[in-house]
Amino acid sequence: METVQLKKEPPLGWIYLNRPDKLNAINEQLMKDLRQAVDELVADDQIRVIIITGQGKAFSAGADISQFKTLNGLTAWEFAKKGRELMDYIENLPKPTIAMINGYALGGGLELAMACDIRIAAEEAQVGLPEITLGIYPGFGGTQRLIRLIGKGKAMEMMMTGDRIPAREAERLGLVNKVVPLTELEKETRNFAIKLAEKPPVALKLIKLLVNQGLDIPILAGLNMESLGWGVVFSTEDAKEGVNAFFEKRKPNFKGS
Ligand SMILES: CCCCC/C=C/C(=O)SCCNC(=O)CCNC(=O)[C@H](O)C(C)(C)COP(=O)(O)OP(=O)(O)OC[C@H]1O[C@@H](n2cnc3c(N)ncnc32)[C@H](O)[C@@H]1OP(=O)(O)O
Repeated sequence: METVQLKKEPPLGWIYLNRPDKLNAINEQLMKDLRQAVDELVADDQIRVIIITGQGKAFSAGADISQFKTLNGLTAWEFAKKGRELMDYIENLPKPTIAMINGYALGGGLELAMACDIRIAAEEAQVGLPEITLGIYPGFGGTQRLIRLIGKGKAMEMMMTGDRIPAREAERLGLVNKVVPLTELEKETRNFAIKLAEKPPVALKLIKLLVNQGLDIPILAGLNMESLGWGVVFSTEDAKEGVNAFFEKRKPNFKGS
């Protein structure tokens, strides 16, 4: 893959956006490569958690602005839709995802991070949706995901001003889960990812489905889905293992069945 690197370190799968000289700006090729990398990790049963990060000083500085010059209304719509559908796809992957924000996460870059389940950022990182400064607005799902993550007031402020905010402020707002010094970022992310990888995969998959879909449906429908899903999760071997391990006073060994 031209613009993305893949590293398998079972149970973890790492995806590196790899256009460091362009701060990992997201062009058509990167979208294609990212989808391919994600699919490869999803298909690999040994991989339980997917981590997305950037090479160089940025996670990603957003959609590739140089592509904008050649877009017209129709092709811009197609590009935005393609990007947005990729983010939707990532959000709904059956495995947990972590965005390891090593530097700038701006525009489409922050939209990608928001499509992940967990965001861990370096203290030195900055995040924002600066599209407004280009005369546009977020188009990879950011208008919808940001309000759900941090609420309407602050989301409006971030989108309307386009201001970048430091990682600590993002943590305070609930936009990132954890902030650590850059030197500790990889270690802390790996530890967090391992913690998730030790959890039962079917239960994790159902939590993702319930939370992601639950935000968009009436509460009673969400509660009914939760009860139905509970029947599924309860019938897994991992649920038996979890209960047995509790009574046997040992650490459970979840297999994903
Ligand atoms: C069509 C549908 C899209 C819908 C949704 C998404 C929209 C977007 O994401 S729009 C893009 C939003 N992002 C931005 O506006 C950020 C743009 N970048 C910057 O403001 C700065 O690069 C910076 C503050 C992030 C970093 O500044 P600095 O450290 O001074 O680094 P440089 O500006 O010199 O950048 C190095 C190199 O990278 C190129 N570059 C940076 N960002 C982008 C980008 N988003 N697209 C394309 N290229 C980018 C920059 O032009 C430099 O290239 P060279 O000049 O060739 O070295």
